Amino acid sequence: MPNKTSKFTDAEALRFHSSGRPGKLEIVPTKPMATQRDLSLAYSPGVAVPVREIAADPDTAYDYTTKGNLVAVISNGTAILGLGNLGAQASKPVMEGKSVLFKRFADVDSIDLEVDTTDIDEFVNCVKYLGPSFGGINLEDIAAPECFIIEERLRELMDIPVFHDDQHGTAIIAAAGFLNALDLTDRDIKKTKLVALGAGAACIACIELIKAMGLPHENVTMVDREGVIYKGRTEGMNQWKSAHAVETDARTLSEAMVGADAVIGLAAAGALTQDMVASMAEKPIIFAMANPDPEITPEDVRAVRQDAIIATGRSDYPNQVNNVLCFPYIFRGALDVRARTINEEMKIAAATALAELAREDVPDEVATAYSGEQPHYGPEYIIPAPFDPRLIRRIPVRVAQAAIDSGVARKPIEDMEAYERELSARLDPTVDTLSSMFEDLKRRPLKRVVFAEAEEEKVLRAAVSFKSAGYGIPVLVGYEAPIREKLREMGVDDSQFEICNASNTNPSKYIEHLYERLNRRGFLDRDVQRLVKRDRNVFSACMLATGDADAMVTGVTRHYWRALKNIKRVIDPMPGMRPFGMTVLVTKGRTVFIADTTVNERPSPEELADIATASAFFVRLMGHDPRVAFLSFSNFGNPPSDKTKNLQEAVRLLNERDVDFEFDGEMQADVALNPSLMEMYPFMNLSGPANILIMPALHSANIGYKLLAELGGGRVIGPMLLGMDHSIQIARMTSTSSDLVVMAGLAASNAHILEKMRADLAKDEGV
Ligand SMILES: NC(=O)C1=CN([C@@H]2O[C@H](COP(=O)(O)OP(=O)(O)OC[C@H]3O[C@@H](n4cnc5c(N)ncnc54)[C@H](OP(=O)(O)O)[C@@H]3O)[C@@H](O)[C@H]2O)C=CC1
Ligand SMILES: CC(=O)C(=O)O
Ligand SMILES: [Mg+2]
Repeated sequence: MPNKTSKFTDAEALRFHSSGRPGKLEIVPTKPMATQRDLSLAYSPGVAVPVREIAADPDTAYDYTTKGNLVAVISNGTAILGLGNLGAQASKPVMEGKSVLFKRFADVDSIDLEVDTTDIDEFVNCVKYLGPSFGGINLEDIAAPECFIIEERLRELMDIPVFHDDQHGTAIIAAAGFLNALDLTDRDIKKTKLVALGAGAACIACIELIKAMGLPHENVTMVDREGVIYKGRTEGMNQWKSAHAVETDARTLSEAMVGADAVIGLAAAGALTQDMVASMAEKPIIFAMANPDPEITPEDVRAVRQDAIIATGRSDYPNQVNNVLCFPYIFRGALDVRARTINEEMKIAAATALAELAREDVPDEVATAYSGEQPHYGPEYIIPAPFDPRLIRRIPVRVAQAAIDSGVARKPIEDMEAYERELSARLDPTVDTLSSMFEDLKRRPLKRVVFAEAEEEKVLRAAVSFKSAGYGIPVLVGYEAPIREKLREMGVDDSQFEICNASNTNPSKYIEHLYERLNRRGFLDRDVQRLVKRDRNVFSACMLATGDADAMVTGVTRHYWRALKNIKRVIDPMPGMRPFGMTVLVTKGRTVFIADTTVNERPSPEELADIATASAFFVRLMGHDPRVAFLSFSNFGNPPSDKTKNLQEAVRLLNERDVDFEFDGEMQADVALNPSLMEMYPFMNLSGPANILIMPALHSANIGYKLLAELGGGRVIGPMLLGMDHSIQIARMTSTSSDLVVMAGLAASNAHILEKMRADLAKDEGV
């Protein structure tokens, strides 16, 4: 079924999954495999040593193998989201998705396993025998009632945590949100009337947890496809449903909803109607958690109930009550103490920690995760958002402590404060910052971003994704007819896109602007006309210069320098700034910024100092403490060479300028990055490995980052063009459409930064 409410097309979702290496996961080695010696340690004969150790003491598997950080996400595909029983193979995208979320949010390694059987014994046997490989088992999307039996049996059989996410992950997060919703509507849990819509894995577990927290049994009316589960009903029953049957005259969902304080929907799309929510008590609590489409949309609720607190399982509405807020963190805590199981104490610890976190003030440094807004505990913010970086610091600590206190931890943590610090370091701030940047773009006034090479298919795809994700308004520069045709071929409504070129847009304003700038640089009016009409970068830059657009992305059809040369004809550097290129390299546990990778061929000492200062400013915006190293082939004058004088002079200039960031040089790249080599220079003014590498010249910078891009294994972002008076990004010719979306995002985000810098400047000048 096409997803009516989503902000992407089906084709985009398919392309996302098929592009590059199909699927969403790969496995990378953690040890070098370069030499014969590496091989003989990793494999035979060296590997025999840990084998014997583990045979003698099985617990040492946590020390010598991946077990301690590895969780299997296992499904048979009998209840894939709310899509029903579509089989084991079809569940793989969801299971891969869960695995990447484990990694993204809690640095838990995870692999998906799809088991093709609906037979309980076969399934249990299969999982049981896989136990030695993993530190935990996350069961997913297995239909009720089989899931209850499967989980119970596996928990008895296995000595590692077995956790059915749809039951307990969902219950924990729903309970946390529900407690806060009760608090915000001044309700007493003992007097609250709740409709439980659904009687499957998720709903039954939620209701059990909420009842354990104090909601009286008789206050809950559970409803499945047959209607109300009342005492004495015989059709479509099982022992788990019977446990929730109540004495009631209500037989249908509509009847049960009249006067109810709350409804928790874990059933299917569209199961609730506007009439039903209209009939609820004042300030109703409506959790419509079915995926991918809720039981009722927030828009439909709002149309009839302005006083409701609404939550869904989706990320595109406020109050996302989804088990993604739970499973990464509960397993993180459980793995870190090598827990034998995940027990009630650990679940309650996670639920309370989540509920409490939402009630706290959101500190400034976390506000970026909420698009710069500081949400306050209230009807639109009953639960933290998945990108909140406090989750990784807070939830596992509480879970680990509960495991220790309840006696299921094999390896208790002694220093909880040190553990909390370790947890923060698990997430990469650049990845976080990019996520926050994109969230931020969605909430602020949308910027008009020119895609200067819109006939290129990958550019057009990027523009479509950029628009449908809500990051900004793409303005497509290029020939109208072929662009419209390509858009239609992609299944996109082309009328939603603005297409500009010299024949459908009156270019006289642009020609005037450019002639004004170039007439004393040897350009005649007709030369300028030709430039504006024939060069897409000149045309696009003119749009920025005259206020017709806010930012631009180009670069896939022209060489960088040619594109930049023409753009510089139209746009100047920002006053007091020098244009330069900065490339970001994100590798495991480390982000490094390299400058100048694109503009200044042999920067002077002043230019080097300026590039370092501007880089430090930008890197701070990306959430890092800047530590600048000026790189060379020598370390602090050894060997002596005239070639390093510029770098030493740049360091002297920065000392004179008394800047507010750490810097030093000149030094070799390994000294800048390797803490043990740094120790050889105890006088060095860097408190840790450098994260900004200022290169001595363009050739080393460009060669360096391209080597890293091709061989390094990390993700390369950019180069970003900084220091121009308007926000322009020139992408690499080899960029993919997802690289181009990132570049467009950076361009839009820089447009906001430039706007703020200009406003601050105007304020200062006014004073
Ligand atoms: N937001 C979140 O974090 C989560 C959301 N979910 C969502 O919850 C839903 C259920 O998942 P799960 O419990 O695993 O699935 P199950 O198959 O185990 O249970 C589904 C239940 O919903 C009932 N149901 C289905 N359609 C209707 C309807 N129109 N009216 C009343 N009852 C209905 C079924 O009734 P019957 O028993 O009669 O067949 C069954 O009891 C899915 O949409 C899933 O995506 C699940 C986990 C987490
Ligand atoms: C979120 C989830 O696990 C589900 O919808 O099944
Ligand atoms: Mg699920």
